[in-house]
Amino acid sequence: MRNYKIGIIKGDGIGPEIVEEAIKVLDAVASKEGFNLEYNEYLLGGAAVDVFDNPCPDETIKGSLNSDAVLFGAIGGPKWESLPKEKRPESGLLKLRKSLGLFANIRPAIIFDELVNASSLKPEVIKGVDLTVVRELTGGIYFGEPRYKDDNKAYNTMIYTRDEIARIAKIAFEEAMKRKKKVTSVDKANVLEVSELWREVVEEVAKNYPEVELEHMYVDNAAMQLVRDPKQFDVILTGNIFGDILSDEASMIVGSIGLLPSASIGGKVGLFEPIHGSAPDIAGQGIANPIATILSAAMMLDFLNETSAAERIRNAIKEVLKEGYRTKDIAAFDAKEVVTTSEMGSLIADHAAN
Ligand SMILES: NC(=O)C1=CN([C@@H]2O[C@H](COP(=O)(O)OP(=O)(O)OC[C@H]3O[C@@H](n4cnc5c(N)ncnc54)[C@H](O)[C@@H]3O)[C@@H](O)[C@H]2O)C=CC1
Ligand SMILES: CC(C)CC(=O)C(=O)O
Ligand SMILES: [Mg+2]
Repeated sequence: MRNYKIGIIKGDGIGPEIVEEAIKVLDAVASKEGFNLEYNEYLLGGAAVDVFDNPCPDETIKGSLNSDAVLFGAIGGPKWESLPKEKRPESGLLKLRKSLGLFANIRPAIIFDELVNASSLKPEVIKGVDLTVVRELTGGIYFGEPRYKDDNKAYNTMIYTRDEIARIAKIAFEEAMKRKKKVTSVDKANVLEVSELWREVVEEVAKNYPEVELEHMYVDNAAMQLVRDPKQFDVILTGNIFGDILSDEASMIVGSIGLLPSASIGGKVGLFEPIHGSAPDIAGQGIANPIATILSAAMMLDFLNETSAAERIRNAIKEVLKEGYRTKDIAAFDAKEVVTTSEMGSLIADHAAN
């Protein structure tokens, strides 16, 4: 029987609640499709600070590297906010991504027909949206040195090297080849030198993909165009901070941040995680939407070449939404019944097993 070692990182806040539901669904499809998943749990973020006084223990890095793939919830929360920078949960996540070499974060935003009324945008604007943000994940301003803060002055540095830009651009063009063959590279080249280099290198990489249409867009315009006419986009290629922001925006086109999954790739092992954070404001209430994490688990199965199991999960989600079940965040329209995090996970697992 096919056997996969899956690292599980639940994290903080709603992390444990949503990852539990994804495991439920993974177990349902694994037995149906005839493969075995062996789970090993590792700590990251606040949960790791509480036990090891370290937001990214070596054991988590080693364990992840020993896995075939890692499923991750989210980290962070007010409990750890006043710790020194290096002890904060967010530093732990950045360190894990860097240590695993995960330079590419793929964040698809695909509208479910059943949810066209759940978005605050008009149905005719969003029906059929199918875009993906390819975000550079281990460079840019989140990692650049020097960085500094005193009482009167603070700064960070946005750095990209030619090689870093070329490798993420290649991922975006490869993605576009599998899709609608259009790349929109988003930058701020009218102001930033780092964006000028970004454009030059993206143009060079584009020469290897003559079938793909390339356009450049400034990030402020991109933020506006995303809500004006999201269907104009296929692949959005961008840097770390712009991708972080634009993908949260894209989630609201689809209906909720609780719906957007992601795959962080580029190293030996992939990390699969919802795009949202640990949502401390709703943690422990049983109202978090687990679908982003369940879709991340489906992306994980795709990367493990268990594509039929991944499709089974996506179909199960569609069926459950078609039947009118909604978590609170997407309950505003068309809800037949508002369900808890755990009920939503069980409904999807039941459909996926049939
Ligand atoms: N990848 C990660 O682990 C990330 C961690 N964070 C951390 O998470 C903490 C909270 O950050 P926020 O800025 O509040 O962002 P957030 O994404 O956690 O929450 C933003 C808003 O969306 C809602 N939300 C998020 N996920 C949801 C879900 N699955 N279902 C329903 N509603 C959902 C929350 O309730 C909140 O109102 C911070 O410590 C932040 O640093 C933030 C983003 C990513
Ligand atoms: C919490 C940060 C480290 C990153 C973030 O917001 C994200 O990856 O979406
Ligand atoms: Mg973010």
